[in-house]
Amino acid sequence: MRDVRETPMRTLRESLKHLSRAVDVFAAELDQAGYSDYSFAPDNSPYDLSFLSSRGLASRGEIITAAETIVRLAKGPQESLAVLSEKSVEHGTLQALIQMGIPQKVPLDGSVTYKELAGPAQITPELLQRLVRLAALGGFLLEDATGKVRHTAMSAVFHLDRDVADMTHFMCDVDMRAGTYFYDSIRLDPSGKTASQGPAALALHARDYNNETRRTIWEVLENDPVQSARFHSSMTALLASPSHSLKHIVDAMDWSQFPTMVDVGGSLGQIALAIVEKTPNLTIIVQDLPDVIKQAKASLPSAPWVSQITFEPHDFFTVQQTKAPAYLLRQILHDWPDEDAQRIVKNLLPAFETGTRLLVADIVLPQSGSISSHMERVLRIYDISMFSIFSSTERTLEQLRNLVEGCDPRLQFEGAHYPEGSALSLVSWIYKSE
Ligand SMILES: C[S@@+](CC[C@H](N)C(=O)[O-])C[C@H]1O[C@@H](n2cnc3c(N)ncnc32)[C@H](O)[C@@H]1O
Repeated sequence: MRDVRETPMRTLRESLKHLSRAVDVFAAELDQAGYSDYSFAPDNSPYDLSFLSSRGLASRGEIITAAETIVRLAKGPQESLAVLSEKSVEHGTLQALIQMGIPQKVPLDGSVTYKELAGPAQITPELLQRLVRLAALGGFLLEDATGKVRHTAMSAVFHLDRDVADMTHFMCDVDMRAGTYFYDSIRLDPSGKTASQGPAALALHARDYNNETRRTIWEVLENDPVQSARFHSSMTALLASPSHSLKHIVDAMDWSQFPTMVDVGGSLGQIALAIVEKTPNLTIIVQDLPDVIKQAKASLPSAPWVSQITFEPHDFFTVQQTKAPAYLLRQILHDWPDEDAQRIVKNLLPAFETGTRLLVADIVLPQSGSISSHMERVLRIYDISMFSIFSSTERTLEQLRNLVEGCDPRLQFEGAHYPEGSALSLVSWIYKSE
């Protein structure tokens, strides 16, 4: 177990010592990568931090935890609560700038006046300037010496990465709005398991949330192609974060042991593409809802290993028709409360025979205090996001095993693999029919 003094309860001086040691490791890796002047000034920043070694990543987690502890201690207990108001003001500011499309309207390598930006965004130049000046203090956009607006490395991402831009829009439209409906949702459903009464469902129908026709997030996505495209771009964007990097799943097992595999709910095929690129003998059948499969086919890259992938529309709440020696459910079961998650597993079983593998890649919640504070916080934030958006949950290994093995005793637990630095674990079962 982690010593409680090691993390949020550390003293100011202890936190500073941890911070200083972690900064040395982190900075040495940045130096090696050619970023000795690392800052958010556009030329001083790498695009992402995926080059960090596992030691570098651990030091990054330590920096975040120590720095946040220091900030809390510097504010004091009473003022630390004022953060509720401060964060909502800062988040509201970023949300408004993003939803008005301001980052895309600022040229990547130039500057623009407030007046030029304000007209098309339908805001007065004065209010826009107030918003930008606050956002700039958090590293998002900046006002240069001539009073014009320019990019920082963080705001420039809107020009450089369409997937991250889409993900950020999705967060502004769904996650951030849902975050203010936790209490209302709990009043309606104390278990947090009813999607039509979940925070996201309430937020998306804010004006009329007692109305029985309220839709779940999945129904919203089914009927809104823009949000659906943004949701799937978010899945791609997430893969750039060290905790969700594709290398974790690619290296998690020897995929060449299977000639074929079905990636159930495989989105645009992002995971399948990464696995087949490193596994020339493997064919992956990516299944998802019909509209997603259309989107996936339209967005395929031109790489030789694309021929190892086929796409198939399939609703995972119906019986699986495609036979294969392995089925992957990556970030699927965590989207659904237990009863629905069991329906998904049970619908696979008619296709299973002795030796078939069920592979579940999901967050496995740790015992409190058993892993680094930083990683535990990442996992617990995902857990509460699952409540917020899907009225579902991340699970402990025991909960996941009870869920899967409760579907059919012939599903026998094989093991759980926790790749270092990965938020997701890979848990496997083998089907033994006699
Ligand atoms: C959280 S995403 C995970 C995507 C991908 N497996 C990954 O790990 O990035 C959930 C996926 O389930 C798909 N999905 C939702 N409902 C479905 C259904 N009834 N049948 C098949 N796929 C569905 C969504 O379209 C989405 O691609």
